[in-house]
Amino acid sequence: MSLEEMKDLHLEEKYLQPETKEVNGILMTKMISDNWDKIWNFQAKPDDLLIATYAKAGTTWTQEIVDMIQNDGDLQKCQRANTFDRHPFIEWALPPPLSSGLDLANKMPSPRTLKTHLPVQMLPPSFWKENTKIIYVARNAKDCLVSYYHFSRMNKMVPDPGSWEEYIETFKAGKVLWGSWYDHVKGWWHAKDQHRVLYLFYEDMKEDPKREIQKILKFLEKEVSEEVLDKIIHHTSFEVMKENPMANYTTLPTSIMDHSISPFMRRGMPGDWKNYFTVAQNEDFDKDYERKMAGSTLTFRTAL
Ligand SMILES: Nc1ncnc2c1ncn2[C@@H]1O[C@H](COP(=O)(O)OS(=O)(=O)O)[C@@H](OP(=O)(O)O)[C@H]1O
Repeated sequence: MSLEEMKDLHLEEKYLQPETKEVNGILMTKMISDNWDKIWNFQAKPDDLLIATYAKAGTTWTQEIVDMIQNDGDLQKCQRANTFDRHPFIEWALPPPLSSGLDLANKMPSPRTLKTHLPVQMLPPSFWKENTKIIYVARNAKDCLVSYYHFSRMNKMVPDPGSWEEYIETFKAGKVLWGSWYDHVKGWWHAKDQHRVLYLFYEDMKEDPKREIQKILKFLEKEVSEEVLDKIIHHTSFEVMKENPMANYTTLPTSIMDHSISPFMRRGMPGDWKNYFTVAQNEDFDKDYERKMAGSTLTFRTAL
């Protein structure tokens, strides 16, 4: 769809604040649930690259880094389309005239870079069979929660979050789209040892983007000059991406994403949760967190 057409797009009411339905115990939109057989049977290819994340963990950021690497730092090429058209979001099912992730992916020539928020047990099995490379990005729970809360207020294609107090409980219970944060990060953490998964952390990317981009380069078996590397670091900084219409979701009509409620590129800072959690909410969250993460070797540097 052209950018002009996109501006005039009006989705039918029924697709805004959508109905939800569980698939294998995980909350999804009804459209994803209705299309689940097709999604589960998606055919991955050995030269695909999959970017997998829990929602709001740094997906778009990683997409931009990967695209810049794949295009040797050519800015113009990376401006060819919106992130969501450059990298099909495999399970995201939408009504026409919008393109669903599967349609986009099936039309796209190889090598493809794809996006998913699916928990590991729900990844279409062809990804494992084809031994596709996967970059997983994890972000600490509280910042994910804060980001997801604001996103759910501004994005009319996901359920309304309710009040801040209500949302903390909804998140802890995993009753948000794509399910429990705790199960998601742990599930993928476990999978990384058995498959070609590069497991990255949002907080590490923020601390030292150069070091983390170099990890991605190694994983993709790519090399770039020092000059291109600097260009990638600059172009994928929060400040630059916030102003990039091909990455900041501002090309969508406000009836779908209303950036005046909260911008998609909102804060981009680890530890922003401290501006939202009360002392009591924080203590309560931490107790629950310890229980849910007990026994896992996975730790987050700024989680607690
Ligand atoms: N370049 C860069 N640097 C740092 N942080 C960045 C960057 N790009 C996006 N972001 C922040 O990532 C959050 C959005 O996450 P996702 O892209 O995973 O969202 S989505 O699940 O794909 O909708 C959202 O986080 P919050 O600001 O905390 O809400 C974005 O601001």
